[in-house]
Amino acid sequence: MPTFDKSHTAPPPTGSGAAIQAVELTKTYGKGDAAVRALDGVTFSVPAGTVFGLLGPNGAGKSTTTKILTTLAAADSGTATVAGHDVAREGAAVRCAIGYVPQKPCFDPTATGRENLTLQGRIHGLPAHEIRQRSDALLTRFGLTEAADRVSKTWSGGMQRKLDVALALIHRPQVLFLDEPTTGLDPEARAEMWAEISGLTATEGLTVLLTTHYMEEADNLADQLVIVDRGRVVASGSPEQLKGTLDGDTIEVQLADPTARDRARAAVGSADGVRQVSVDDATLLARVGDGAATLPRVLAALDSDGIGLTSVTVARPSLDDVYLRHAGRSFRAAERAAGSATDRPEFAEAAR
Ligand SMILES: Nc1ncnc2c1ncn2[C@@H]1O[C@H](COP(=O)(O)OP(=O)(O)OP(=O)(O)O)[C@@H](O)[C@H]1O
Repeated sequence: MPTFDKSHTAPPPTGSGAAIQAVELTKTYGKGDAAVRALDGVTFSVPAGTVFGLLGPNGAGKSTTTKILTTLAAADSGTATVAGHDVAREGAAVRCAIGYVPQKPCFDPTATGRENLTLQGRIHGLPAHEIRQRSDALLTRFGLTEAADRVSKTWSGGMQRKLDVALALIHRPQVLFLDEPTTGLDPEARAEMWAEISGLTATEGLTVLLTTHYMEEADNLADQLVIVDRGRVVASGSPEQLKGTLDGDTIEVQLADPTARDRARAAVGSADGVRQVSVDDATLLARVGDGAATLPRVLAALDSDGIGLTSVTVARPSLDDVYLRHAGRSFRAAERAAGSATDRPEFAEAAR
């Protein structure tokens, strides 16, 4: 467990406007046959005052990257600075300048919200009057004032997540790390959390690094993002830039019978105008140039092979399509591969 400096004033950044810089980070867990290459040369730069997304399927290396940047783990090679401080050589200064919200809750469930904030303020060495002021401000900021004096284990999941974020902000950090901030939240609480996160850069002047495996979360919140796959950055830019690199449309077909997926992939792949096909269970995604023009040919190809479908939609490119293009498999398939350890080739490059 890292220790915090007793001084609560974070040293000023010395960098050139980048709040975080990671250069060629590598990390392998375990040895020999059991070795897992978690990071394989991760490089990115986060402009100060922005929300930056680290997007990737489970097991891509997001948490490992966050742990290195928050000094909870050491990289095998590569360098990184946070708020102008080298994570390997200036760990105490980094920890003073950051707030970190890990995936799992980090508050004491038997203490009230206010007691949790007080404890956290003391850990950071803040004077009592400042802890009171800052706690009140954060409780108000996150709409937690009414519940403040109830033990936090009685709070809803959304309120507990907000408490986690408030705890990470007590010492006014410059950079906030949020590891999968909305995992496990219901849609309403997730939407609330999104609103809170997007307000943080404006009201607290923070830089936020957010890891997520939710495409729509990265799309909604991140000013810039990197897509990470198998420990490597496969694409970077703003969500709009990334989607803009994909011309054309996506045709999504729900197959009536998932066992027909291989025949469906072959049939659609041979249709004129289809560039790339992936199938995940009963969902077939076809990247095409002009959706409206290609749709009849896709339907005809499926029909001529006697393959039934339950629905079909044409959509503009999403981050899912960006991932498919750069990682060569659909995001959902990558998540399943991470869960099953078996890496199945889920896509076929189709003849144009
Ligand atoms: N302590 C560890 N020991 C061995 N392997 C590990 C350890 N921590 C992570 N890994 C492996 O390293 C790879 C990257 O894991 P990491 O947790 O960084 O990914 P992630 O993108 O954050 O995924 P998730 O969202 O599921 O946490 C995975 O294959 C994971 O199983």
